[in-house]
Amino acid sequence: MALVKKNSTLKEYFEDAWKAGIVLKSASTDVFQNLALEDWIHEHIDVQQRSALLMWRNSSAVVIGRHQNPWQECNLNLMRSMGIPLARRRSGGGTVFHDLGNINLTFFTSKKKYDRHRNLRVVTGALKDLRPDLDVSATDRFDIVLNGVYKISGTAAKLGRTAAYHHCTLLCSSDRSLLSSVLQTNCKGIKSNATPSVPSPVKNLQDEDPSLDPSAIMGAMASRYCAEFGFDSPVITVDPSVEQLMPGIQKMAADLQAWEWVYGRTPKFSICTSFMAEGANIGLDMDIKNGIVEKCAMDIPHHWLPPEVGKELCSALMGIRFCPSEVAAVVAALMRTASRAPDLAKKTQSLYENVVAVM
Ligand SMILES: Nc1ncnc2c1ncn2[C@@H]1O[C@H](COP(=O)(O)OC(=O)CCCC[C@@H]2CCSS2)[C@@H](O)[C@H]1O
Repeated sequence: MALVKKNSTLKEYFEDAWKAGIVLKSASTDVFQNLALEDWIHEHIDVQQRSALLMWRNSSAVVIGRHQNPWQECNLNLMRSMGIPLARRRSGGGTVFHDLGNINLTFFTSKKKYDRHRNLRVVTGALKDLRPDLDVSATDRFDIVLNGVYKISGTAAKLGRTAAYHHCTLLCSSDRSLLSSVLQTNCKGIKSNATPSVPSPVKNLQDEDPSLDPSAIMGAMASRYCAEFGFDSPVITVDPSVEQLMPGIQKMAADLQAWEWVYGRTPKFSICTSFMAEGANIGLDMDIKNGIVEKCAMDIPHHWLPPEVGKELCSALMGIRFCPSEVAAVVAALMRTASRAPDLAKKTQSLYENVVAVM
C-alpha cells in the first residue's frame, strides 16, 4: 500500500505516474467524504486513456439513489435514534445499507469503455480466486448473487458526457438484522412516483466462508482488476479529508451532506394517513415538495378539538421542512404564544407526536 506523495495533487500524481490505470483505496469511512471522493475523481481525472478502481468502506450509513424518497425507503426514526446517517448518491437505483462489513467498488472509465459486465466479472473473478468453488454470478439486473438466490452486491451508475462510473456494493460481514430494520419505512400512506427499491434476500460472503474478510477481498479485487485492465499498480491509499490533495473536495462533501440535497431533492410526494391521538381518530393529508410542506390538512373530530386549533397547527406547518426538528420548533412556538388550557395543550402535543412519527 502506498500514500500519494506530499505536495502533489491527486490529479498530477494520477496523470503523471499512472498511464494505464490505478487502484485506489479510501482512508476514510465517512459516507459523505467517500461519495465526494467519487465525485471528485469523476470530475477531475481524465479517464479517456486510463481507468481507475476505487475501493471504500463506510461506517453504518444508508445510501439512497438520486431519484428516491427517503421517507418511503428507510426507517428514519430508527436511523436518527442510532445516529446512522442518510446519504443521497449522484447515481440512480435503490437504497442500500453500508457498514464496515460492506465493500464499495467504483469503476471509473471513459463513457465509451463503460462496461458493467466486465466490472462484475472482476468482482466474481476475484471472489473465485479466493475460493474457487464459490457459486457467485451476475444477474441481468447487475446484482451479484450467491448460490443463485442471495444478493451480495447491488449496482448503480453515473454516466457523464465523456466519463462514467459504475459502482457496486459487496456484502462480506454486514449487520444483516440492522440492514433489514433500517430499510423498512416508518412512514405510512406515502404516495410518490420516486424510484422504488427492489428488495431481495441478502447474505454475507462470510456466511459461506469465514475467511472471506474485507481486506482479503480488497486484495484479490486489486489483483484481478490489474490483470483484467492490463497494468500493474500498487493499491494507493487516498484520504478525502485532505483538501490539498483534491482541491474543492470539502465543498463537494458539504454539498452532499446538505439537507437540501439529501431530503430536498426528493420528488414531490404526499402522505395520506390516519392515527389515533388521545382516543380520537385523526386524518392527515400532506403534500411535500422539495422536502417542504406545501399542503397540510387534518381531519379532527370537532368535539375533540375546536377546528381553529387544528387549522392553526396546520398553517404553522406549512412552508417548513418535513423534519422533526422544524415541527418541534413550530409546535413549541405555538404552545408559547397561544394560552392553552391543559387539555388543549395535551391534545396538541399528541397531534405533534403523531405527525413527527411519520417523518
Ligand atoms: N450493501 C448491500 N449490498 C447488496 N444488497 C443490499 C445492500 N443493502 C441492501 N441490499 C438489498 O438490496 C435492495 C435494494 O436493491 P436495489 O436494486 O433497489 O438497489 C441497489 O442495489 C442499489 C445499489 C447501489 C450501489 C451503490 C454503490 C456505492 S454507493 S451505493 C435492498 O432492499 C436490500 O434487499
